[in-house]
Amino acid sequence: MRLTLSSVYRPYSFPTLLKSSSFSTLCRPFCSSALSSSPTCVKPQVPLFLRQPIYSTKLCELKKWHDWAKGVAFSIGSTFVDSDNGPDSSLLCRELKWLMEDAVEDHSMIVKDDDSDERVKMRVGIEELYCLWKQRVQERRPFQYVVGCEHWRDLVLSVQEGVLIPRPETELLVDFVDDVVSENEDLKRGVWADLGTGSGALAIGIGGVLGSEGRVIATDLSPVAVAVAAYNVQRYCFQDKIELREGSWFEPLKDMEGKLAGLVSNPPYIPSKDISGLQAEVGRHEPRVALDGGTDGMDALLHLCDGAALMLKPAGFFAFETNGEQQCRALVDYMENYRNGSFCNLEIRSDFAGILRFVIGFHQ
Ligand SMILES: C[S@@+](CC[C@H](N)C(=O)[O-])C[C@H]1O[C@@H](n2cnc3c(N)ncnc32)[C@H](O)[C@@H]1O
Repeated sequence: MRLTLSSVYRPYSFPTLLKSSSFSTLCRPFCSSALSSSPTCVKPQVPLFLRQPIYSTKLCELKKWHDWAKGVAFSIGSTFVDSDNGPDSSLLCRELKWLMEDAVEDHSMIVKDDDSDERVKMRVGIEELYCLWKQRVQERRPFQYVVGCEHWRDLVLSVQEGVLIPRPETELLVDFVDDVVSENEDLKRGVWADLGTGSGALAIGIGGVLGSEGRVIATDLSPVAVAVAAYNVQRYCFQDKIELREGSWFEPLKDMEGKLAGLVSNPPYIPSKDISGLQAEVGRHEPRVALDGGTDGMDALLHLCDGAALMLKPAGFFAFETNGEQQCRALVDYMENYRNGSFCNLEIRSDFAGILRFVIGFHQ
């Protein structure tokens, strides 16, 4: 089976990149205060739109690059790209516009005459812009890695190689938590865990729907993910609410046995045999550790169920994302037959596309 764009990878889904000044003022230099232990030293990259505009480029040079990049976008399918269902010209033209918006301080300048000697301030040198566009088109580097960020719910999250780009369907996990905590003060005040946090998307989203006393512990095996999540946590000033711990699944949570109010995870769930058929942007560039769920894709999901039975307090809530209906049904079956009837109120929920995607429920 070839996993296509719509099943595992959504192209950039927002009409424009948000660069409000109020957002930029939230941004602070990275420091590791969100981390509970010192991780491997990984320096997160600053997203393009947050870099200083230190480059001065002639408008005619920028125009030349833009025309070249547009030409490349239109020659898609004949010159550069592979024959899988990758980006088409219209998507690339939209991405080109977004790249301009991020790279050029005043991108409205581009409509001016190109014989003008006027200069524009840019956040990246013109040579690097050529490189970035070639990487996008020739190497199928995801656009989000090119610009170093992804829009997710009301957040703009830093992402880079080594960290999964958060997907729109995962946003629903935060809604499920929001629904549950709005009816249960005890859960709203409790400690939640986001296992396999990646960019920290779920942890930050859930941090925003918990009460002032509620906390989130976010874990990941990948030091790059932990560093990038810490950067994002810092930018949204959630250091006091979200703690990052590096390690495998429940291993960094030994002190939380029977104490967690809630548990969410979007674990790796793609069957190993399907990895080679993934769209190039995903299979070639996103970390395998974030994708590969073992023979049937269920390795991490089953491990998470076992851990949920141990770590959740009575009436604690959990929500897991899966690959689709088959995995949802297998997971519910596993949990229904779990020893001592550990779980109750199990439900399968759909994503935005109507695909059965999530399993939610409570600890007994
Ligand atoms: C599908 S990604 C999800 C990332 C993020 N939660 C999101 O939704 O965008 C799965 C994450 O699980 C992490 N992971 C894989 N194996 C792990 C393990 N044994 N322990 C902890 N995290 C793990 C990966 O590094 C990756 O960040």
